[in-house]
Amino acid sequence: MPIAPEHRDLYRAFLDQGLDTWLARLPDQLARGLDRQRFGDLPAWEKAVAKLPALPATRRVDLTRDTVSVEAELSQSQRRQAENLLRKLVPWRKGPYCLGGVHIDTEWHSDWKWQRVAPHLAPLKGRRVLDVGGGNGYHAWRMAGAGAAFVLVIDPSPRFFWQFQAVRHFVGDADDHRTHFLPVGIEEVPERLAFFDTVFSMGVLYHRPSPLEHLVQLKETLRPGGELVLETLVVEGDATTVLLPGERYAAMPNVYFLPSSAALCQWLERCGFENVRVVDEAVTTTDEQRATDWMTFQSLADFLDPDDPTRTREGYPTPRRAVVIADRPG
Ligand SMILES: Nc1ncnc2c1ncn2[C@@H]1O[C@H](C[S@+](CC[C@H]([NH3+])C(=O)[O-])CC(=O)[O-])[C@@H](O)[C@H]1O
Repeated sequence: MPIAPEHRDLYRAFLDQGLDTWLARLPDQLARGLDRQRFGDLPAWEKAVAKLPALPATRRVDLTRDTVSVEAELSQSQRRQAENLLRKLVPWRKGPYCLGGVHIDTEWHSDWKWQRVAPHLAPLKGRRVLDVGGGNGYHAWRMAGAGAAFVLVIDPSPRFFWQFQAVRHFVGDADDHRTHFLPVGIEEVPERLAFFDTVFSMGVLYHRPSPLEHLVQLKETLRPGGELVLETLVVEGDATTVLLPGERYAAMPNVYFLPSSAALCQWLERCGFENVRVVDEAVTTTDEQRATDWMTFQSLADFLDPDDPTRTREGYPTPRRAVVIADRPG
């Protein structure tokens, strides 16, 4: 995507901060990341996105509402073609989207998470934002919709990369040239970047075997005075409570530390953050995460104890998530 003239300085600043080294390594990272083909057919995803129908110049992009939507006049056959191609990228987990009249009812109501987070943020207008583990980019579009100057999603999932590119096809370059996606993990981000005004890590910390290292990595991506928005699974308890589940938690194999929100605040303080505050804590419901026509595999309801919905099927407390905001000292 071309760099808009008004963003050249921003990119130059970004490059000065060490991204040039990162970008030099990018072709190799892309090859590694995109070749991984974790759950499917990478060439088919790429081809599906390339075959999406050309859109008329007049379209209405709305990144400010619960459903990220692009209205465009498509013929019936174009719309059917778009739907068939978008379905080649299933499962769609994060959304909802409405693209050229095709409603994508995703596994997650990611809009509900955004509603819990958005009121507590330092206003995003004009800010440089990083969304670590940003999935297919749903929240990134909402961040752009809230006026961010530059939004970068990093996520190593090749499927999510192509879902993002599909949405990008509909949004177009003219309506938004601020939102970008690099298919890399947090471990690929250059050290001490100190670039972003706001960094989000939502749904990632509990997947990290070294959570404190993750917090320090996040801190180093922020400029002094920047804001971290952390959302993760927590358990009830005081500052000494942390759950390390066995092999699986709610059927997920790669879950490590689930602190109480009080313990999480202490971790953040120990890692050098200040002004640490819990702004939301809620049990995840089976209305928020559920199987749909666009994600037909098992979902949360299948991962809970059928006789006791307050427990996972492994006997742990049911998923509960906290949003914590903290500042990198100025
Ligand atoms: N090393 C890594 N570095 C960065 N991302 C990673 C890494 N490993 C996995 N991921 C990515 O982290 C995301 C976790 S989902 C949260 C999505 C969104 N943020 C949400 O809040 O809805 C979890 C959930 O469903 O809540 C996935 O997209 C992974 O590919």
